[in-house]
Amino acid sequence: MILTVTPNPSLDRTYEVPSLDRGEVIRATGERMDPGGKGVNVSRAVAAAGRRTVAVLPLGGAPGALVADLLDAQGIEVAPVPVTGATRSNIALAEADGVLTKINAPGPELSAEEQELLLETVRAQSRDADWIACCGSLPRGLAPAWYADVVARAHAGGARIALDTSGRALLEALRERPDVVKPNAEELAEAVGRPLATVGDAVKAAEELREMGARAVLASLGADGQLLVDGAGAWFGSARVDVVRSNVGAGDSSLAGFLIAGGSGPEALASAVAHGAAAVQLPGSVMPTPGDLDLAAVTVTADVPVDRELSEPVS
Ligand SMILES: Nc1ncnc2c1ncn2[C@@H]1O[C@H](COP(=O)(O)OP(=O)(O)O)[C@@H](O)[C@H]1O
Ligand SMILES: O=P(O)(O)OC[C@H]1O[C@](O)(COP(=O)(O)O)[C@@H](O)[C@@H]1O
Repeated sequence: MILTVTPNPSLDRTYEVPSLDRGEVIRATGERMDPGGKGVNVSRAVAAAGRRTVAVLPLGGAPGALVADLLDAQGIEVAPVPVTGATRSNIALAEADGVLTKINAPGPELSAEEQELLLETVRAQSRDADWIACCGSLPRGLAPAWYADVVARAHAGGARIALDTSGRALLEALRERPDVVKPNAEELAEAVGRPLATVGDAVKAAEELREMGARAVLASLGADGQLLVDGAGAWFGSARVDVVRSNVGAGDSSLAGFLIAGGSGPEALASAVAHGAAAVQLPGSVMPTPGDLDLAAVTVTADVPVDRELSEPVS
């Protein structure tokens, strides 16, 4: 079973607009609503693959009830933590030329009792979890070391931990040796405090994260593909994608693909790349089913193209 923990879930609202004109009334040409938050998306992708998953998340107010209904409609098993504050709504503005602008709200502040209940729910649900995926930003109220605590508890209980977060929450958790961390290029650059211009820069940064404690680093590099660096070496994976429809949740889909395929080594990397490539070809944050995957389009090599320049370098 793959347990996901999303301390700050969201109701994702996407508006399709012709273009963004600041200060004007913009009439949307389409809208959609998805249950969101990085761990929620991982659960949606794991469930889409026909595998068992449980999603732990605080839910509050009318948006929280809507997130619960949307997840129920998708057949996702949820272990909810009722909270007083309303679950946030995150807004994505999708322009006709493909540019996506996202506004991520801070979310509710969790009280001391709610924090305790969240930890207790994670503990109770961890019993039959092979993997625990801890994903996304931390809501106000949770200390930056919160994920570090969850990693330590999970390891004590025998589960493996995948962590997808950024900033201090990521750096603090590294000392507890998460089994895999999944930064994107910006998060990787921020973690090491250096710009990334080439795939080789990303390899060095991933190695540094391993020195800081991560056992493996699955770095997603947008259109350039993905990098896996672990104790056995480094691999680079990429896939051909003709038309990108939406990259929302592509990283979450990749992490799900990695875990579904065992959570280590080049075969899991190939699955991660296939899931990322399939996700960007689907609308909004729709997660791929096995029929959407094209493993034949994926290339994985230990001959990492270190000199290749990133198509979107991080300065
Ligand atoms: N423009 C794109 N073209 C092809 N594949 C993409 C594109 N954007 C993302 N992907 C795939 O999805 C994965 C995750 O995307 P990325 O943007 O790196 O993560 P995140 O969503 O966490 O920011 C990439 O590693 C890649 O496999
Ligand atoms: O917790 P954060 O970092 O604010 O991110 C939450 C957002 O990330 C998502 O999980 C999508 O992920 P990406 O933005 O990485 O594609 C949305 O569902 C959600 O709105």
